[in-house]
Amino acid sequence: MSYEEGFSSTITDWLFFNSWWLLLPLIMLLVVVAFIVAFVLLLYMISPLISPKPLKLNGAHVVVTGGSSGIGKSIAMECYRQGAFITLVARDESKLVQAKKEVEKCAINDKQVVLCISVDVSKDYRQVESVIKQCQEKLGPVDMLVNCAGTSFSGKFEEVEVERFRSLMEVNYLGSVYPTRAVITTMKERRMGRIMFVSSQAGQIGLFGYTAYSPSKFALRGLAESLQMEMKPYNIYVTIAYPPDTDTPGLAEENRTKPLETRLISETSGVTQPEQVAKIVVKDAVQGNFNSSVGPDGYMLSALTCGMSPVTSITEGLQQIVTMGLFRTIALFYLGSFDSIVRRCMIEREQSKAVDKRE
Ligand SMILES: NC(=O)C1=CN([C@@H]2O[C@H](COP(=O)(O)OP(=O)(O)OC[C@H]3O[C@@H](n4cnc5c(N)ncnc54)[C@H](OP(=O)(O)O)[C@@H]3O)[C@@H](O)[C@H]2O)C=CC1
Ligand SMILES: CCCCCCCCCCCCCCCC(=O)[C@@H](N)CO
Repeated sequence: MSYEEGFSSTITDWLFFNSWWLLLPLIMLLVVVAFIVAFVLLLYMISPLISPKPLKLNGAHVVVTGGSSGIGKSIAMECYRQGAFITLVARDESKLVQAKKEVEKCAINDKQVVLCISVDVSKDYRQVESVIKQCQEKLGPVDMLVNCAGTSFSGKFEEVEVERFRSLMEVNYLGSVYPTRAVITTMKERRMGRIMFVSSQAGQIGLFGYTAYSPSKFALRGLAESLQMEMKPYNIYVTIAYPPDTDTPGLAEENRTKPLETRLISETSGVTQPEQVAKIVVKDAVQGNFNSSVGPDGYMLSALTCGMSPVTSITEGLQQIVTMGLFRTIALFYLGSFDSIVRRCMIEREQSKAVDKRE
């Protein structure tokens, strides 16, 4: 064997061996692509199974907690415009009567009825159960429950009274558990229904100033996901809505104590009108979509934070798969800018304190 022969066979061996390794990433890529194609095909095959039949609002009985003001009132009006019978639930009777008049103006036929019930949804379960029973006797079984009663508070963690952490959890979380608990048995028996929870964009991300509020809205996500898994075989669909800042009396009240940081960060996704929020969330609930978001930031936040939440359409699932990495990249920039807002506010405060001391 000559020197050259030995050399060239070593080279061929070397190439053969190494080109194998070089091909590995390509093979892996092919396998991944094959998996994605198979997955997409599978999704299309099961699509009729995961898209629920839309609910007919015409003639349906819709209960709206927090229906006397803001987003809840707009939701009631939106449903009324589609022919629903409405029960408004809130505490203040005069606000209820006023809201009833406004909702009645949206009637599309003369059979429609608006019922008002004054109750605190967060205190005594028995009371909530009994008012739900009353309204079912008058307007028939509840087809859709909208849990919109809630309240917000913003402030720095150490400045929020300890009591506030409990009260927000009570109103926003337990105030959604109780009415849901009161309607669910009948819905299961009838094998139909819709439950909506009104969370918030602050129920998808924790922000400066929302240490008391955010957890009460995050809690609704856990409730909604667990409940949906239990209820799906009974043809009951759960929707969780994540509105941005919305122009309501509730927001005006919240703004009175809002730290500058919270205001600047929230401005990112702007202020929406309650009518617009109502249109979107009602449509999603009727279609049985689990997730309901408002605006482009809302869309990105929902795709980014979808986690293990149920998927209600093929396009939704595909969009999440495709956009997640991109949205995380965008989110990192947002997070950076939020941190710099917080830092700038702190520096400015310290500077103005120093000036005050000198004077
Ligand atoms: N506005 C916003 O920027 C956003 C609001 N949200 C959420 O949307 C929901 C509605 O907000 P918004 O429209 O601004 O609020 P409003 O303050 O304008 O309305 C709140 C409604 O809930 C009722 N309510 C409050 N507490 C109770 C209770 N314990 N029992 C029964 N009813 C109650 C109120 O009536 P009464 O006081 O007479 O009981 C009122 O009808 C809230 O859950 C809020 O967290 C989410 C994202 C953004
Ligand atoms: C890809 C990533 C996109 C990230 C976008 C982030 C936008 C953050 C804005 C958060 C706004 C919080 C509003 C809370 C509203 C609320 O619940 C209270 N006003 C209730 O009164």
